Amino acid sequence: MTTGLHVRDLVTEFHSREGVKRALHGISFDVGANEIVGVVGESGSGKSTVVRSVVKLLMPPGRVMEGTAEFNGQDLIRMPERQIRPIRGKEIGFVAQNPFSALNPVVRIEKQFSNIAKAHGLKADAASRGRALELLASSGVNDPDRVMRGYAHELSGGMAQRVVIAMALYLNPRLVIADEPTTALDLTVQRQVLDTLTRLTKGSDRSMLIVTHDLGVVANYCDRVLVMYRGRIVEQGPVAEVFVRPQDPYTVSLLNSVVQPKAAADSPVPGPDDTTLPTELSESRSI
Ligand SMILES: Nc1ncnc2c1ncn2[C@@H]1O[C@H](COP(=O)(O)OP(=O)(O)OP(=O)(O)O)[C@@H](O)[C@H]1O
Repeated sequence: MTTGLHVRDLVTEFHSREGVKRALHGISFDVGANEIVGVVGESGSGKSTVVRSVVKLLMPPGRVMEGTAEFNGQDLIRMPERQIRPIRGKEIGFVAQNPFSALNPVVRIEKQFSNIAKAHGLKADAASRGRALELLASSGVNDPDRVMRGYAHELSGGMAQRVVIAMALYLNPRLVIADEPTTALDLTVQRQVLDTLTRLTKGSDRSMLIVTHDLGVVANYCDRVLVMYRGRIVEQGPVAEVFVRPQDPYTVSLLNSVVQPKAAADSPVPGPDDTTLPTELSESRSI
């Protein structure tokens, strides 16, 4: 059985009265064991459609027309909803853009954790409560006990997303998929939340597929990057290679959009063995 996620020839379309819009034109990539893979590209390039197609959380009128997404030897695309539901949460943790859409406003956070456990046939006991508290604390929630007893509306956006991250990791999934997990947050907390998410993923025998506008996040945390343009992956590879010696003209313009001309001129031109990332990319920069 192959570990990780293996996506092949994914074609996704949106069908409406106005016609058919093909959003993905045959996408193929892998997320290996313990790997963090970033997905970048301008708005509308298809980043969210890729991750939502893979975990079957694509909203109508979106439809996967062709392709496979093999995870632990099984094709997620062909799976009926009742078969994929137990995989989502237990084996694949999903972190969406807006934390409040993932939290139930009328159920205490504590109960939402125990509901996750029960939905997967696990006991909601003191040990699982302890694990939730631990995860909340390591996600940067200051008073986990108080948060557990409260409701989502009592939380700031940053705290709510930390709670969602703790929930996504609660059942110890091997793969975490995050769709621009900080878009809805204030700039000041975006980086902290991304730090938390990647820290909890790295070194824990997990892999992650993360959509982000922040090329600094990719430079700092990702092993590999997929560059998307108009529904296609125009370039993919190790971050150090793609960011230092981009091959595709779109990747070049994407990188130029964050690397200021003056800074670029001051930097040494990378030679064949120089895989140092441009310093501009080790800071938080958005596209
Ligand atoms: N409900 C929909 N109906 C029709 N077309 C859609 C729908 N949702 C997305 N699309 C189209 O699919 C393409 C990919 O959209 P997607 O949201 O995946 O891009 P994205 O790269 O994630 O953008 P962003 O960074 O703005 O979230 C776009 O051209 C978009 O217009």
